[in-house]
Amino acid sequence: MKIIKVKDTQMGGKEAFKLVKADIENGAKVLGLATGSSPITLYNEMTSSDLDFSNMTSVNLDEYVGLKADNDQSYHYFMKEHLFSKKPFKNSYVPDGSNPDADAATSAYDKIIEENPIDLQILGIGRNGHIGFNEPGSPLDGKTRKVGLTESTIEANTRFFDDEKDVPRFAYSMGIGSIMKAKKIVLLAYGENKADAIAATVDGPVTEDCPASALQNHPDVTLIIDDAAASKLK
Ligand SMILES: N[C@@H]1[C@@H](O)[C@H](O)[C@@H](COP(=O)(O)O)O[C@@H]1O
Repeated sequence: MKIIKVKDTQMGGKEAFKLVKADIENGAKVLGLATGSSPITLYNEMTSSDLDFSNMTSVNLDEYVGLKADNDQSYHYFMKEHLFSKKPFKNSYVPDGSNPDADAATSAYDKIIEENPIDLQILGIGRNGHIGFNEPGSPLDGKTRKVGLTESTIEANTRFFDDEKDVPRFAYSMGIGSIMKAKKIVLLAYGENKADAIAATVDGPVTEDCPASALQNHPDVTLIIDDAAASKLK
C-alpha cells in the first residue's frame, strides 16, 4: 500500500484529486464513489475543477435501506448535493434503498457493477475498519448485500440525523469482493478516531475483523491520511 500523508483534509482532497485527474487522463471511465465526510474535500476539488464528467459513469458503494432518493439523509441525496448537481456524470448509480426486496436490489446492483468495471474506487473507512457498509465479519470476497449496521456505526452516523432512532439499521452495500475488483483504490482517512482502523488496515493481519485489511491483497491502493489517522502505524 502506498501512503500519502497530508496535513489536513484540504490537502487530502487536493492529493486525491490529482490521482483522480491523472486516472481520467489515462482513460478511466468509471469512478467508484463513497459518502461520509472524508471524500467531501475531494468532491469540492472536482466541482471547482474544469474536468468534465459527462462522459463518465459513477458507481456508489452503499445506501441506507428504507430511505428514498429524495430523503435528505440518503446517500443519493448526499451525492447529488456534493457532486452530481454541480458536475453531472453520464450515469450515476447508487443502490436502491427504497426497494424492500433485498434480493432484487442487490442482484440488480451486482449487474451494474459487472457492466461498469470500476477504474478508480474512492473509499472512506469506519472507526471499526468497515469499508462501504461492510462491517467486521463481512466476507472478504462478498458481493452486494443487505447488511445490518453495528452499534458503533449507528452511533458514528447519529450526527447526521435529528435523533439516534432515525438512523437506519440496515444498508445495501457493495461487497468487499467487488471493491477489490476496482483497478485502483484510494482510501481517505482523517482524525484520531480513525487511527486504530488505519493501523489494523496497514499493519494488522488480513482478517474479517478489519474489513479494510483485505486491501493488503490489492495491487494498487493509496491511503491518503493525516498525522492523527497515521499516529498508530508501526
Ligand atoms: N458507509 C459510510 C462509509 O462509506 C464511510 O467510509 C464511513 C466513514 O465516514 P466518515 O468519512 O464521515 O468518517 O461512514 C459510513 O459508514
